[in-house]
Amino acid sequence: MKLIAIDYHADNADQAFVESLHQTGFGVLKNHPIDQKKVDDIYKAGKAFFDSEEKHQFLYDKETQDGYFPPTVSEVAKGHKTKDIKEYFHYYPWGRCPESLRQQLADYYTQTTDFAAELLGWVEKYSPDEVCRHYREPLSQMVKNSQQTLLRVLHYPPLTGGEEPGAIRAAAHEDINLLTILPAANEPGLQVKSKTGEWLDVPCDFGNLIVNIGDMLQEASGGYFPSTTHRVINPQGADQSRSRISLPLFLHPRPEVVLSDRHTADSYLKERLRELGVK
Ligand SMILES: O=C(O)CCC(=O)C(=O)O
Ligand SMILES: [Fe+2]
Repeated sequence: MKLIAIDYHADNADQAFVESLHQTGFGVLKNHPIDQKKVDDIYKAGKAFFDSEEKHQFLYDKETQDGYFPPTVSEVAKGHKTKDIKEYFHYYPWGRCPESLRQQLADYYTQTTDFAAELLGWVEKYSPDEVCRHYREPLSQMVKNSQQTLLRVLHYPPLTGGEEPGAIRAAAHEDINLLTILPAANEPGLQVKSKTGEWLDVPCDFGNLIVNIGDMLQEASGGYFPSTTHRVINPQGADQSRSRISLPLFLHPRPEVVLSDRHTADSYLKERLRELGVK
């Protein structure tokens, strides 16, 4: 298995992209419409926020899940014991947000959710008929006017040597949502697990857009689109002193959307958040 960046403007981009999602759970796009300068500006403003004391005024709300999650509460991936080495901020249009980030995050959120709806249209178009029969409503409609779609500004601080043994920036996990849209971070480290069990580096050239399947789309497609395990490994040597910022957008359906005979989006999300220890 190999991940190759697909040119968004190529004639067969949509088909090649969906085939990659089916085969690997991941698809990488280049020359896409998400403005890299805007992403970079958010990385800078995000870094300044995490470096400030202001972040403590935005401590996350357990019920609504918006706000700042400090390293002391950050997720323990399913099946793991050590906490990830990261802190993050959860942005929702209805949630709390520092003024220094509000406008940029709002613009990015709107633009990227619209783009994601286009990608869900591609997924639907190239889903085989027997898979489409599982979808209770068009995929792009599942996320329309959803209040649940989440933009996460993530900061992996420089390593100090005092980390818990075995802890890594993000332990192996799968995403919970339908689809995740992730611009390449400012530093490498993201890896995806292949079907044969090896860890492969995700091409992280600045400007690439990485898209991956989450558990909800795996559930809704009866497993045709796999929610693939991924992780973020620790840097080595001199790179340990560098922090890493990333900006995943987790596309979530409206809570009442039926994913399968077993689950609505809401029942599924609650179960998974309890497992993560953040609910
Ligand atoms: O930081 C990254 O590159 C990936 C983050 C991630 O996988 C997650 O937050 O679910
Ligand atoms: Fe993830």
